[in-house]
Amino acid sequence: MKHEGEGVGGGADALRVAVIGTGRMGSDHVRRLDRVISGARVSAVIDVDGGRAERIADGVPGCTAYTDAAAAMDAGDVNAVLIASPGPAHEAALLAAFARDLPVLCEKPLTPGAESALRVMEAEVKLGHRRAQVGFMRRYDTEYLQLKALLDGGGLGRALMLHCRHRNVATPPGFTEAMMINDSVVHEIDATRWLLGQEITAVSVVKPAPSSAAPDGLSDPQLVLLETSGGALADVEVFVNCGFGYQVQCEAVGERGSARLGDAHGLYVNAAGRWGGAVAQDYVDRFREAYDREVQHWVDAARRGVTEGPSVWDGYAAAAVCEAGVRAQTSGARTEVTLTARPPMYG
Ligand SMILES: NC(=O)c1ccc[n+]([C@@H]2O[C@H](COP(=O)([O-])OP(=O)(O)OC[C@H]3O[C@@H](n4cnc5c(N)ncnc54)[C@H](O)[C@@H]3O)[C@@H](O)[C@H]2O)c1
Ligand SMILES: O[C@H]1[C@H](O)[C@@H](O)[C@H](O)[C@@H](O)[C@H]1O
Repeated sequence: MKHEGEGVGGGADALRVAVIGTGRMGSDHVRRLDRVISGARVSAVIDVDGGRAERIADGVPGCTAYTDAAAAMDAGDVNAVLIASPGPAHEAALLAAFARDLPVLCEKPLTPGAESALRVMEAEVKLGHRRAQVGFMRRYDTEYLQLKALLDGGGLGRALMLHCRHRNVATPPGFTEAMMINDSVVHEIDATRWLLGQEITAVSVVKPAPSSAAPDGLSDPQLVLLETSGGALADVEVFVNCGFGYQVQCEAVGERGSARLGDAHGLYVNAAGRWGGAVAQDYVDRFREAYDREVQHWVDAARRGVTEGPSVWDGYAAAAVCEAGVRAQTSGARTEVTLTARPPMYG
């Protein structure tokens, strides 16, 4: 994190980052790079909405606004790229960064589709080295890290099941059923693969009668069942218009015990005849420290000339599971996941 006295600019050899997409997540990452993270500065912001890019650039010393990512990458003051545009725009941005061999932190999903994710992976394999870290920030969350350590250390015995809940207050306009899988459940898909160290082999989706708060065309909530290569099951309640808060919970059940994350609410207050704490209202609040650690890890690795963290293989595998999930969502049938062979570069 920012060192005492490092000040604005991040030091002479700071990573010079172009942030693509300056909406909710992009603007938060700009703030993080500018004010929280050490060793980096934001030298360019790019948005198809030029006015928004200008407004964000105005608040950051030495930052130039662009509407074209390639122009920003070629202008001479960029040596790393953070992609925070919507999922369908990620492939073009990733390929442009790979063409210039620039390190990338790409927000999840890598791409919303297995074919496009495969094209991205092929391009990175052609480079011969990893260049992109995928923004699966839960891998940097303290509670998830504790659960991972417990499972890896055998503290629960062999893992049998994960029970997950993913609740958002409300969806933005234009949020589709496919996005419930590609944008929301993709986090549980990655977390399941990572926590258990197994691939997901099949997906089923069942839907209760929708909440009256669900927008037209969105059957919300849904229950997604993931089967893994080691015979474990993960069930995910995805409820993206729950109204009351942002809640991410996961209980792992093993042969010798269970462990559950996502119940911590910080301060518990006893007052007015009640006890309890607050529920976070959004991901920026719930996962603030995880995003900080994720971006700092990326910056530190990029400055050492390496790429670590969730890989393009992880992004591709998640995209393949999502694709099966979206098919299961519409057909109602259990849908198997097809994965290509894992290139040796990804271990
Ligand atoms: N890790 C997380 O918890 C988390 C949370 C929210 C969003 N995200 C991800 O971050 C990304 C952005 O989401 P958001 O909520 O900030 O979206 P948003 O709609 O708030 O912002 C997206 C911005 O990108 C711009 N944009 C669109 N197409 C572009 C293009 N081709 N080039 C440059 N800019 C373009 C839009 O004008 C907009 O300003 C998505 O991939 C999303 O899944 C991740
Ligand atoms: O893009 C967002 C983001 O990834 C959040 O972490 C998730 O909770 C939302 O469901 C999703 O829409």
